[in-house]
Amino acid sequence: MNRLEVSDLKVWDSRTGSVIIPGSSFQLKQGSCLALVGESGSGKSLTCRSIMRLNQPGLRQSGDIVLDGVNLTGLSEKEMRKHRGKRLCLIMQNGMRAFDPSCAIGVYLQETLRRHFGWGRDETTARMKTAMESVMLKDPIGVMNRYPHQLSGGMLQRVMIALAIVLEPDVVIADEPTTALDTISQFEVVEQFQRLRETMGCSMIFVSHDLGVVKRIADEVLVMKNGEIVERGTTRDILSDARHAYTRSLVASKLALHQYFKKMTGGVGLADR
Ligand SMILES: Nc1ncnc2c1ncn2[C@@H]1O[C@H](COP(=O)(O)OP(=O)(O)OP(=O)(O)O)[C@@H](O)[C@H]1O
Repeated sequence: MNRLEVSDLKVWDSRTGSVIIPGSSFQLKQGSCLALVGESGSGKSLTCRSIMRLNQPGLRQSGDIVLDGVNLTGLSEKEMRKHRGKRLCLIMQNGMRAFDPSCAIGVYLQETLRRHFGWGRDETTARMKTAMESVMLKDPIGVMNRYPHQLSGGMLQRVMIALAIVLEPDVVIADEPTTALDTISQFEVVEQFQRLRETMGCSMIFVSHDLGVVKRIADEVLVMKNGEIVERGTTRDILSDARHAYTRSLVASKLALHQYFKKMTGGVGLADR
């Protein structure tokens, strides 16, 4: 069963008329993880933001985005806001940008959870404390009392994952959530995403340029180039038997990087992580 169906998604810049995504169609199955891969500027982030209907002013979109039978394209902004967070949750590249820099993390969490569930401060604190502990965030109360700039990128990503655990969304969209992190944090954050899927059974769109991460987390892969989907298939097929020359070059560059790291680390490569 499909949880999310994107049909003929087109995105263009209304100021210049240039078309960035000419027309993408794809489906996300219930409980499945779909990876979006492709070089920088291929349209992965725009695809994610279009699903959330959070594109920047000046960009326009058309096409259908159907979540559990409801076409999000036809919803008013007020109705759309009810879907964001609770039903569709976006976890961004840079945790720092996701939070309001002028208020403590706990205030942001209270506001978000009050809006979706009507919870008060005590309920929010108790639920977030449990979720933060489950993603290995130490001193959750201390974290909630801090401002975003006082936390590391890895900690902010974990706060976002903890919030997703509490919100229990139907679909999590993670847009390169490990890019801003060091290697150890990347590894741990990917583990947390895997746990998120296992414990909540949510469906996930996971954007990454790291095929090692994709191999670990995704069931299916879409490969994008210049705004178009050039190849799609199961993760196993894409990584072992890519048909499109562009996908083969992506896999080959990943293998080259793997060999390089293996040489540098005396035997332990990226894919072994
Ligand atoms: N607000 C905007 N106005 C005009 N063009 C934009 C805007 N945002 C993105 N684009 C263009 O859309 C294209 C796709 O950008 P997008 O951010 O989706 O790429 P991406 O595949 O996510 O790349 P990366 O891996 O670097 O994040 C790029 O050519 C970019 O310049």
